[in-house]
Amino acid sequence: MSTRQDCVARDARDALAPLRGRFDLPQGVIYLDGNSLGARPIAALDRARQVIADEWGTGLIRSWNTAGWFDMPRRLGDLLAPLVGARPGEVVVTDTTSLNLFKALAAAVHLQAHGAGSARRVIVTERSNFPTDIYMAQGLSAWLDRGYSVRLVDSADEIAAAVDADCAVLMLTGVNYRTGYQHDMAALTAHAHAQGAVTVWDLAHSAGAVPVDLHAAEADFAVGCTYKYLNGGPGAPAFIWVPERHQAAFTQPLSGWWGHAAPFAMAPDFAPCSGIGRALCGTQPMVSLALVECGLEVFAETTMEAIRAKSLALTDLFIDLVEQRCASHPLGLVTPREHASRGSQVSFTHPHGYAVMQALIARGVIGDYREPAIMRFGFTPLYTSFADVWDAVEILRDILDQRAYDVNASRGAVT
Ligand SMILES: Cc1ncc(COP(=O)(O)O)c(C=O)c1O
Ligand SMILES: Nc1ccccc1C(=O)C[C@H](N)C(=O)O
Repeated sequence: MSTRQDCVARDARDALAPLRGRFDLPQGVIYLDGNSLGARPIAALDRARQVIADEWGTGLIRSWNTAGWFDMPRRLGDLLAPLVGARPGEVVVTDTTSLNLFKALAAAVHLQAHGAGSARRVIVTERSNFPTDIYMAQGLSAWLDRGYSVRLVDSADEIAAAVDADCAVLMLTGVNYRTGYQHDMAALTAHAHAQGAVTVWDLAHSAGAVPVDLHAAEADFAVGCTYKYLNGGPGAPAFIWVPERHQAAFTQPLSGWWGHAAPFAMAPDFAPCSGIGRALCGTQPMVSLALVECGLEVFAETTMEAIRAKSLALTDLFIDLVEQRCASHPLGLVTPREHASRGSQVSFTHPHGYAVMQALIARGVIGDYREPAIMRFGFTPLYTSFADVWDAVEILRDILDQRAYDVNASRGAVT
């Protein structure tokens, strides 16, 4: 059985430990919610000051050219690309994940309808997917008004059968936001292709959390967040990946001027840009977009393999300690024990999950709560230590042993 000293010793041996110094985390906080909002890179404050004071304040309109503003979605996309197995010129950082899902789904439907099985009208996804993914698919289907519908499956085991001769698109989230279950992207993509369907992957809980190789998986389209594991900042623009092999056929209905081949030709007709630029729509929030680089540059100092090894060690330790030290309490593990099926979070149910989470937060252990009864703990190897895991479990044990939680705790808009 581990001790706190063992954890401290592991931290001393941990090659990633120094990277914690790249983040500003408040004293007395153990932050286990980087799967929802990543911590702040120290560099972000100076970068924000530079964008606001120098680039905006002094540079003014000139900064679209002189500060690289106009090219920033592409430049950041190229920096992000290696983290998900994409190539230069295949990713842009832009818009929100929801909007990028809409574009990717529209492109996938179009690609599929112009391929072999044009009569297919079903978008398959999971009922347990993050709601915005389902809502965007429902919204697009209704808007198309061509008989498209969304088919929701209830478990990962049912996906293969649901991708049948009617299925146009298989849209999945690589790591489930609630359970931390990780799909086998390569196997499901291969199955979808064998059935004649196109795939759209949401990497919100994968990018920066687990190694992803979009090309090896032969995926078709992907989107994801930068404000979670990539530490881009609250509401930071998301990303969309369109592999080179699909770019010529990639067509999406949000045909704004940033996706035009020559935006400043100011032509009255839309002509899409030839490459990944056609996934853009309109003007981006430059202050927010610029900060994404501060999160990405930390990843340049390590590898996703090193991050994954530590992530699994942290989540294994958390699961073991909770099961040993909180054994008398009604906690249920909903995250897979098998490494291959686990993302970088651990979720436990507790009948008073919301109240227990509020008590944890009050004592500086920040995780979050998702219906039904799920306490969610995100593990971010860039700034979470083994001693953090020990301390978080001790505080959880104490709260449970003392029943030091208020079952009538009032709920904020965000849980
Ligand atoms: C799987 C998944 N997709 C999308 C989103 C968010 O999309 P958006 O940034 O558009 O709110 C989240 C989290 O908010 C998510 O967990
Ligand atoms: N964007 C947010 C805004 C406010 C509160 C939470 C979020 C999240 O990102 C939630 C996250 N996607 C989740 O996995 O639950």
